Amino acid sequence: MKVIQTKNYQDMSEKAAQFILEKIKSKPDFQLGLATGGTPVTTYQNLIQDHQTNQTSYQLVTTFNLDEYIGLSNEDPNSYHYYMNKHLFSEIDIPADQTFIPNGLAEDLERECIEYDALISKYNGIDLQILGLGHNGHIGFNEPGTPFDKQTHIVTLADSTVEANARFFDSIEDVPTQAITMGIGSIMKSKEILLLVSGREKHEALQKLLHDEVNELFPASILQRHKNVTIIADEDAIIGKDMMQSKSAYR
Ligand SMILES: N[C@@H]1[C@@H](O)[C@H](O)[C@@H](COP(=O)(O)O)O[C@@H]1O
Repeated sequence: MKVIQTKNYQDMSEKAAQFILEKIKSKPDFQLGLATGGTPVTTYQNLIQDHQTNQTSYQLVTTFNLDEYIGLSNEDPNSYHYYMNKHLFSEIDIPADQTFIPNGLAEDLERECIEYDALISKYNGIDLQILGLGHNGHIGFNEPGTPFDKQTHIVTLADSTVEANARFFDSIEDVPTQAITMGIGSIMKSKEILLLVSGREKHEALQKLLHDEVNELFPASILQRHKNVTIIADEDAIIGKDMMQSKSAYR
């Protein structure tokens, strides 16, 4: 795994956007795996800025999101559909029918999972998957204990994940308790992975990812076994400086 240390969150976001842009420029029909959460928001802002300044085109790019809550409509401000439209899709020239996110309102959710994996395969897999890191080591919504060979599946969120994500909702009771997520098996099939980590509060998780033995109780540890992973992490996440950092919803 290659680790790139940046000064701060802004710097991490700029480097991440540059990293993604280089790939898209070298392969215009790029299959890009996307993540949500607070961490990639400014990376997406940088992609938008570049699109406005340099007209980088997404006409041939296809995107696949990692996960979606079960039970939220696409218009719900807390759904990942809404998040992606707001933070990226509505501001670049990507055709709507080339952006894929699991449907958390599908009548047959099991079938939705199978079809999502089939769709990714139909597009010959993901060229670059962007990931964030949960405090408990989750990637996508793969919580501790998830078997490494799982493909896209339905999960019940860990209490700690519900608590961590409650900051985006009016109250913790509003946080859905279930989600559809690409499995570790699906994520590991990506040709390349870019993991973004920011902030003191992610320091312990990043240390475990880098140094613990690979184990299902810390899902992100599996990344040690992927051949092409780059981690862009800020100083706070790498060094774990003893400082309080406030983090507002979606920055
Ligand atoms: N399902 C998402 C993940 O895709 C995200 O990467 C992670 C970290 O989120 P954040 O970047 O807000 O810390 O947790 C969420 O629950």
